Amino acid sequence: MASTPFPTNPNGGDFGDFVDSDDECEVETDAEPRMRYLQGLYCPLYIGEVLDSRYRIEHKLGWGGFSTVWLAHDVQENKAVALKVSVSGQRGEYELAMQNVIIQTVRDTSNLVTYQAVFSLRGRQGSQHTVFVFPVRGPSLDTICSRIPPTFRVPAAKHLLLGLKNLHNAGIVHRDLNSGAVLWSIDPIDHWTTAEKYQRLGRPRKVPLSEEEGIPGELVESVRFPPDLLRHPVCICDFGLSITSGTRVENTVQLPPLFCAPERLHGVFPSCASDMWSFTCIFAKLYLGVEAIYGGGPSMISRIIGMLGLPLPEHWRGYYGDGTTAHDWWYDQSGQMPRTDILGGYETLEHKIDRLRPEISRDEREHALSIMYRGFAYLPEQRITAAQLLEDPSFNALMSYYNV
Ligand SMILES: Nc1ncnc2c1ncn2[C@@H]1O[C@H](COP(=O)(O)OP(=O)(O)OP(=O)(O)O)[C@@H](O)[C@H]1O
Repeated sequence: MASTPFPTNPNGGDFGDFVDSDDECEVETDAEPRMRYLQGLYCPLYIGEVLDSRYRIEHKLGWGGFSTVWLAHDVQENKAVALKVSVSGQRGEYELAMQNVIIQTVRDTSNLVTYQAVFSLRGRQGSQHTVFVFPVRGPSLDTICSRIPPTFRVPAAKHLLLGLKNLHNAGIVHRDLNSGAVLWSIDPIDHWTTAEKYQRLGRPRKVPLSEEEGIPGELVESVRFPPDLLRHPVCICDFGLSITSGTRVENTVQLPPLFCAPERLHGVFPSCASDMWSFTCIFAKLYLGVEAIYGGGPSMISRIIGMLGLPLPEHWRGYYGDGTTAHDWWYDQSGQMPRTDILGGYETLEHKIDRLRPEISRDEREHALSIMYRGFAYLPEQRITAAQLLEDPSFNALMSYYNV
């Protein structure tokens, strides 16, 4: 499939603004790393380019390690779409295969972002890229969580859990669940003109790519969704690493490790239960407004133990990372845990709730703690499942405080 030649300006259209050299740095900080164009991974594209003879790129929605995602206007159906342009290589094909499994086996996909169409795009340097056409969603929970009130944030946990339950019922493990893979809904923007999109979402600010990076092509700052555009429900996206339950994988760790279940850091394969640890991290973020677990490496594990006040299972000893960076005291079952000299600086879950949600009632606090402790159970076989949590009295009581 070919794209139209550069520059595309059929009706004297508005394609955003090239920033001057003073502001280039801001665009480059927000956008995907240029290096990955040089390496031939990302597909160089530009605002105004028409893909597959029908999708006119209008703005940038976001990017990840394996794609750039663009806001486009489908001129055939006269609607807005999101185009996820995968990096070159097998990654896009794998995601397509997984999307097909989901579409065929998950009974209710209403809380999952599944594709409407797909096509293959030839990059400027001859590489092949899978392009998914998705419905346009809002920003991820990653970008906007702290700026919206708990009354709007917390109900999102229920929709996320419903999506996860449906995925797990079909025997599919997301494997990369994190707050960047959960998107808010937005009011439909199909009827917005390009000018209205730029007015509400910000004008595209961009920097041209160089010849070595792939011209014609642009680095573009992502849209900024105004909070008043956000709607429920949230939906789970990015099935690029998903597996069917029981699949053995080469690397068990989830990266970045912020949402990674502790057993995966000890060599255990990803599972529906490890998705539930990730879910609990997101639940805590929705509930508290900030991450309950942060950082990475050994200090993150120490912080988890300090937060929960429990040592890791003894039989995990010797399986962390390369085996040399683990602390012995993580697995100390002697009842001395937590050792205040080491853990005194770490904040317990109870303190976090009291500090970040001082306004809630005692009952609500107990329900929130009960949910988090069962989602943060170390042993995957003891961790609450999505189906169980949806039926759980504490979860339902907590949701009722938020009119869900
Ligand atoms: N349908 C959509 N509507 C709006 N924005 C989207 C949509 N799909 C993706 N995005 C945006 O693009 C970002 C990257 O998407 P996604 O996580 O699917 O990419 P990825 O390259 O597979 O990422 P990762 O490195 O996390 O695996 C999302 O966090 C979101 O901001």
